[in-house]
Amino acid sequence: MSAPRTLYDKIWDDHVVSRDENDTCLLYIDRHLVHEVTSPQAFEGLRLAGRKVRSPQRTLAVVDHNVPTSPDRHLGIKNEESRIQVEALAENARDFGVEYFSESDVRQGIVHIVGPEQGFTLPGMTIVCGDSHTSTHGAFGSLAHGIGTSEVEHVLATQTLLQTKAKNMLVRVDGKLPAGVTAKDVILSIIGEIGTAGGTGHVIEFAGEAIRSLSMEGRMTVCNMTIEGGARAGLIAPDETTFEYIKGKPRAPKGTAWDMAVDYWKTLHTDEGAHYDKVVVLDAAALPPIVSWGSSPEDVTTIEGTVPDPDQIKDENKRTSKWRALEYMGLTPGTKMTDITIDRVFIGSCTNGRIEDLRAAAKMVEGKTVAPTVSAMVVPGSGLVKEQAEAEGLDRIFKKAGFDWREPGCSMCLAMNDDRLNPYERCASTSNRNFEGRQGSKGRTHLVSPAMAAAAAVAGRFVDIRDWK
Ligand SMILES: CC(C)[C@H](C(=O)O)[C@@H](O)C(=O)O
Ligand code: SF4
Repeated sequence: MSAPRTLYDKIWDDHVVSRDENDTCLLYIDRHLVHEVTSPQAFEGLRLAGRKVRSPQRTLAVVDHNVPTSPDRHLGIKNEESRIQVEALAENARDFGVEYFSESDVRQGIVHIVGPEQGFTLPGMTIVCGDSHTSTHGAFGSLAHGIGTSEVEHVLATQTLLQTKAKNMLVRVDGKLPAGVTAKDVILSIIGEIGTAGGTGHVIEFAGEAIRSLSMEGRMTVCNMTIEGGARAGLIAPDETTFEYIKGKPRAPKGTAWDMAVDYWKTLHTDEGAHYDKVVVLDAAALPPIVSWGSSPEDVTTIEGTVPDPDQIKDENKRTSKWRALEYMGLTPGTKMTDITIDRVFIGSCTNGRIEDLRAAAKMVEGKTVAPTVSAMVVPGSGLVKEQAEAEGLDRIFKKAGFDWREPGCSMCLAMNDDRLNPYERCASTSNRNFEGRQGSKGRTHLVSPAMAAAAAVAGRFVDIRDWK
């Protein structure tokens, strides 16, 4: 009998084409997502070498980072650099025969929201994209990770990638999540616990009752941020929740192909007794709503907490860096999180721009008004999310409360388009990174869940949503 294997081992084994004496493997790549930021040189490389895209049908291109989110975006992109990137992708997709969703296509959106929505992302697959948050797709039990531009070119040309195998890590979240505590709080807690280097060299499998009970949207939020914990990829074994989500999606298998696929997908779980190199266990019942206070996703605390005092940290380098973070954030140790007032709210991104996120946010603001000191925006992750939200009347709830309702894209998750913070503005954001300048030069980002962001928009400061009425 063969040795018990983890989910990661199984997907890896199924995709190895060849292995050299140093254990570097050539992996077959099932799906390649392409966006405008990391692909121009890759296509140019193919052109110069006179090569074609090896499997256009396994490749899908969409614009997201640079597209304006204002209602008049059909008028074009003013910023020249952004416009050139977007035009280049349109042209490259046309020249190389790759399917392309332009900013006027209802299927357009953030690449990591579009893949699952189209049924392009499926369990057991290897999925790559020139983007670090490709880990999102691991929510389907697929091995998904970001690659660099030269690797994008390699995959376009050969549909393979050179990789060495990572180690196996298990993060188990036992028990049930309390009300008001979401997938975002789970992953922020995990990163707070393991640190931004905690997953280095590993692929993390998330398991346990709290993970199993999450919707696909929640699982995507968790896997999305795996990369912020330093891991190569995140994985969740597929189950009925996964199959239910995929069924009927445009590119999902149909008829007997569906039955065969589900039979295979059911084998995609870690065998009893398989070995993990590292194991971390969290108790869901003990998890609170989380707010980040610094300039790294590991700088988190509970909404009931206070801004920490870096002087309590023994390691000198760490102490200095956390002081710097507080200075950048304009915060003083000991300040209650619920006393921190905010100027802006951003609900969106590939972490929390899906329909369930918008529902959770809308629920908090229904019949309420955005504080006069706050400017708040909701940016659906894709045209289809936007359409669904409008069918449910969520746009009306947001607009009535005073939120801006935008067109899909990466938006204020990163300052690559018109949506950005002004210097020193403080933002409650549902995105995944709070690095210095991430949302605009000198901007101050606090990472939170959609419900926390929505409540903060109304209150003008962070509030414990467990007491929200
Ligand atoms: C622009 C892109 C390459 C980048 C990434 O790789 O993640 C972006 O999506 C981000 O979130 O910082
Ligand atoms: S939404 Fe943010 S994290 Fe996601 S792909 Fe766009 S820029 Fe990167």
